[in-house]
Amino acid sequence: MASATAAAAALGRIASTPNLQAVSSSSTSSPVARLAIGSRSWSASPHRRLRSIASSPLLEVKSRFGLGAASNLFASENDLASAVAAQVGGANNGRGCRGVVSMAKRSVGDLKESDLKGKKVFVRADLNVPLDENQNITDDTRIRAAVPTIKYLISNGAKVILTSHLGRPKGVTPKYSLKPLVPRLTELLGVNVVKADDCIGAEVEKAVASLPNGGVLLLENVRFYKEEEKNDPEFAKKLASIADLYVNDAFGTAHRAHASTEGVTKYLKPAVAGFLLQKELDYLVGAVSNPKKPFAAIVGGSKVSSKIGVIESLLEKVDILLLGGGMIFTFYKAQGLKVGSSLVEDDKIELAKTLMQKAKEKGVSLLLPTDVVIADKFAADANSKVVPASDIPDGWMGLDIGADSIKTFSEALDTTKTVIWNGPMGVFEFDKFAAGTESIAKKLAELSGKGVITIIGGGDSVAAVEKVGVAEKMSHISTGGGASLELLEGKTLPGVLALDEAVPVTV
Ligand SMILES: Nc1ncnc2c1ncn2[C@@H]1O[C@H](COP(=O)(O)OP(=O)(O)O)[C@@H](O)[C@H]1O
Ligand SMILES: O=C(OP(=O)(O)O)[C@H](O)COP(=O)(O)O
Repeated sequence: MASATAAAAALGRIASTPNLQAVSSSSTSSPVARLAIGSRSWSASPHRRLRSIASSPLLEVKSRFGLGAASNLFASENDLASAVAAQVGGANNGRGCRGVVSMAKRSVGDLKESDLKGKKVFVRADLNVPLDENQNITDDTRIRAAVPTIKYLISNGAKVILTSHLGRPKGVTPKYSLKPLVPRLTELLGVNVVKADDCIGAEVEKAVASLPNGGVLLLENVRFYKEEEKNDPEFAKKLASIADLYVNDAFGTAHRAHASTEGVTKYLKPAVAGFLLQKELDYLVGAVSNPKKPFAAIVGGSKVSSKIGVIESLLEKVDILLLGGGMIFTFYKAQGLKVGSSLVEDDKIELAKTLMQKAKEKGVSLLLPTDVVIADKFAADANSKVVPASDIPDGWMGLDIGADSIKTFSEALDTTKTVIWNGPMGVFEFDKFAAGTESIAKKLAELSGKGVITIIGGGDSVAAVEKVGVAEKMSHISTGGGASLELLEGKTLPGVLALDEAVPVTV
């Protein structure tokens, strides 16, 4: 099992690993894990002849390694390749089988000192970390996960221009500035990170011009410009104009076709994958494309409209679907229940009805909490009480799942072999509403110890698991919630698709 520490160590080692391409040389007709993530993204061939990646919308992965094999610690290129296959082995229920894995996207590890020294490298990371009201970072997982790629670049003499979004600002919003990240980045990278007050324009150009080899310049929140999310070509061109080449390591944002994740690749070559992006795909593709069953998904959090659509596809894959967090009130309302002032997306009510019907038809256990913890205001010191889901009074809002629901969810999870979790069960940032999230985190940690594959995705979900102190027990901590769910859906991740193809490796 990968622990957060082991994962960090592994990432560090990947950073010194030159390549992530060939895996093994045997061929056979063993179990195949398939996941459609786009016609150009990934492929593996069981034969010496490589298949045409472009002509196949499917990813095929074969592995000859058992689940318990090399885990996440990579000492050499071959070990790395073996470990990738070992992780994919999880998808084959640990059965020994033979085959190959070949990555079809060019990696930052393919770039050597001669490619990087003195070059300005535009690195898109996902540094969208949770901050408290005093702008303190409450969970730095995403920053730590971005470090190996940046360290690799600086150790090869590149000038790193680091870019990210934070939150969902509408225009320039000081509370979404990336400034609070500078001390932690400086500490983790061991170089003095310089911060620009913008992400384009003359000031940025000046800062780039004075960047030494091995230096790091952090640009201001790229979402301060609405053009970022619109994937505006002129904006992408401006971002690209300050750099020579592009590295995308923002797995958490790979499901967004934005200017800094997709648009810039049209103007910067090479455009390659960072180590984190690779690692996430290696694990997730393997673990969820052919999961050990029963397979459960837990979906919560507050991004209802982003995630409710995913449920339709999840119903095709999972045996059990547990819903919590802000997601549930749209479903309650769809059942004709009163939800007080809880978070609801009225335009998704019809979809919620359809999803409940579809779950029935498919025989999927869709479980909604039967009781909720309600509050008279959205605050840490709100008055609170537990009520049946059918009994939320006007003026009160549901901020956590209740004790009965925790028990039912835990019993359902006891029957599973693979669980993917995205989105907290409640507003865990407030102690009064943290019990649901913390209980589920502990339950998954317990199940991990019994051999269940547990995958946690999403900035806040990971923060919750870290808060409880059980992150190390999980099989995989993913830096992307929405991204990992979309991957599971079989959707193309535009941030991956846009990257350069790897030079095919015959195996
Ligand atoms: N019932 C609820 N009402 C409002 N917000 C909620 C509720 N339950 C959870 N949340 C909030 O959801 C947020 C996380 O949502 P989301 O971004 O979708 O998760 P992730 O970052 O793990 O993908 C947390 O900040 C949490 O406070
Ligand atoms: O936090 C993120 O996604 P997640 O909450 O689904 O893990 C990413 O930074 C993407 O953010 P977005 O959903 O505002 O595009």
